[in-house]
Amino acid sequence: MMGELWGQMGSVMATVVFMYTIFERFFPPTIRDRLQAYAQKLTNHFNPYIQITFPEFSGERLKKSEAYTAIQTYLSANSSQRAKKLKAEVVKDSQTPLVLSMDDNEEITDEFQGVKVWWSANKVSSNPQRYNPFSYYGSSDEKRFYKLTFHKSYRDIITMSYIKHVLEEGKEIEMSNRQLKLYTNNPSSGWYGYKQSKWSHIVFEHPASFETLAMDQKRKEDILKDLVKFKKGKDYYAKIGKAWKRGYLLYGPPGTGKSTMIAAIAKFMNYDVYDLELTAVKDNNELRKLLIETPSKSITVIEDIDCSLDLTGQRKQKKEEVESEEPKDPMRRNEEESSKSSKVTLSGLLNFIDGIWSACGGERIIIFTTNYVEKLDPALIRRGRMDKHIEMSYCCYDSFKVLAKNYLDVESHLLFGRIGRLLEDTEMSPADVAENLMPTSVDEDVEICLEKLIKALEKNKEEKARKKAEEEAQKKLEEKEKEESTKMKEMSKEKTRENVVKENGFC
Ligand SMILES: Nc1ncnc2c1ncn2[C@@H]1O[C@H](COP(=O)(O)OP(=O)(O)OP(=O)(O)O)[C@@H](O)[C@H]1O
Ligand SMILES: [Mg+2]
Repeated sequence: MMGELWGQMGSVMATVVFMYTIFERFFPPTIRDRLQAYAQKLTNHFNPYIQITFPEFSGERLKKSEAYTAIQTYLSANSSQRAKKLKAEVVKDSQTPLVLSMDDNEEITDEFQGVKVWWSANKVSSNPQRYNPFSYYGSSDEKRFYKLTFHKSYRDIITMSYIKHVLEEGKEIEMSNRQLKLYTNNPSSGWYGYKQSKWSHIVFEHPASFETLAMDQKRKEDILKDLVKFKKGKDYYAKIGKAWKRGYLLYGPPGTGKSTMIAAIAKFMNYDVYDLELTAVKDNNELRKLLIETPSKSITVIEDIDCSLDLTGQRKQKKEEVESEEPKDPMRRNEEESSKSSKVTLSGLLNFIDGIWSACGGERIIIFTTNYVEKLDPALIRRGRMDKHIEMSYCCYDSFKVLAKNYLDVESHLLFGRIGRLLEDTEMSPADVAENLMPTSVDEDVEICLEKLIKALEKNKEEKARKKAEEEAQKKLEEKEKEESTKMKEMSKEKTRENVVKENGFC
């Protein structure tokens, strides 16, 4: 029986091949094309399945299609395990060095809202014989594409929801897999020429995160909630008619974790950081050009905004007054000197934060940091521009506990109580506390490090008390001087009056 069946099948196939050869040989191309079109129509009529193809390269300039990449990522993450033939590729800028995706001519299934669909990876060679030395995409003109097949009764679900879901999820996975980058602006003299760009970058591998960030627990949770709300706020921002961006002002003394917080935010949000060095920006026009090049899902940072540039003439004057009083850090002086050639103005900066350009792309965060919040122009930091003002303060007990966990791997100790009490009376930055907690040799155990911190805190407390006493003495001295000067003035007035009386000879 089986032998007979195979025999019949063999003869049917031989007939089909024979007919096809006759068709290819004796029919002119125009008739052949027309017949093929009719045959296609006929099969379409009876075939209940719809196919959609997604080519790898699209558009006139043969740009790699974003949809193709998103589908590849989606399928790699969701269904590639089911494929029998896999292809391993090194993907640039990804955290996972090797990405597995299904190989050419493989097919896998996926399910969405109970609907089954088929995905296949395909490759066609338009002219395999022709060698094209100039082809960037391969020696023979190979074209890759994904083919999605589904039953025609699910057309609406697939075209309206499923494809959107695949693309969105693919992009989301791409974003979470990629390596974060830290960008900094190039001086405008290097903006032109082959491959020059306004920003240059390195891979951003800062070890800080919100878990290791030392600050008051409640305030930390507040910030996290704020960030989550922002991330999920696309529809909300659209509803209220506001650009989808948020400004944070981080202020506080040196070493309290402002820069660390920026790294933690970048990691939490999975956004690239654009560290804008304002002193290298020539004018407002350049500032706008730089801004246009920052994409969505990014954090633009201006550190030490108070010394990046003189925003108003008035402030410059004030600064010069302060300068004459106290000696300047040479690094800061350098920055200020170079800022004199920068013509970025306050209005340019305000335009940068909330002008019409800043709304492009959406989902952006702008962060300013400063050690002296009181020096900033109120227009710059008013709510709406800098939506959230975050004070990074001296080390509190909550912060100490995080640092002790980070540096010594301890969550409680007999000495913690004493340290907690000392922290209430001292002003020590988390950076200084961390420095004291860090073991400097293998012999230093937890207790030695905590004792080291206690000593430093006691010294800090004494210094604080000494400073306070000095300040009070100075205040008293000033008051006394003031009193004496008023007394002298009054005495001299009295004397003048007496002289007048004497000269005029009457009272
Ligand atoms: N809140 C903190 N949590 C964890 N580590 C911190 C914190 N603050 C400071 N540190 C530690 O101290 C170092 C310096 O902190 P950071 O650079 O973030 O301070 P900053 O506030 O930006 O200072 P500056 O005002 O001088 O720029 C960090 O590398 C980090 O190790
Ligand atoms: Mg800093």
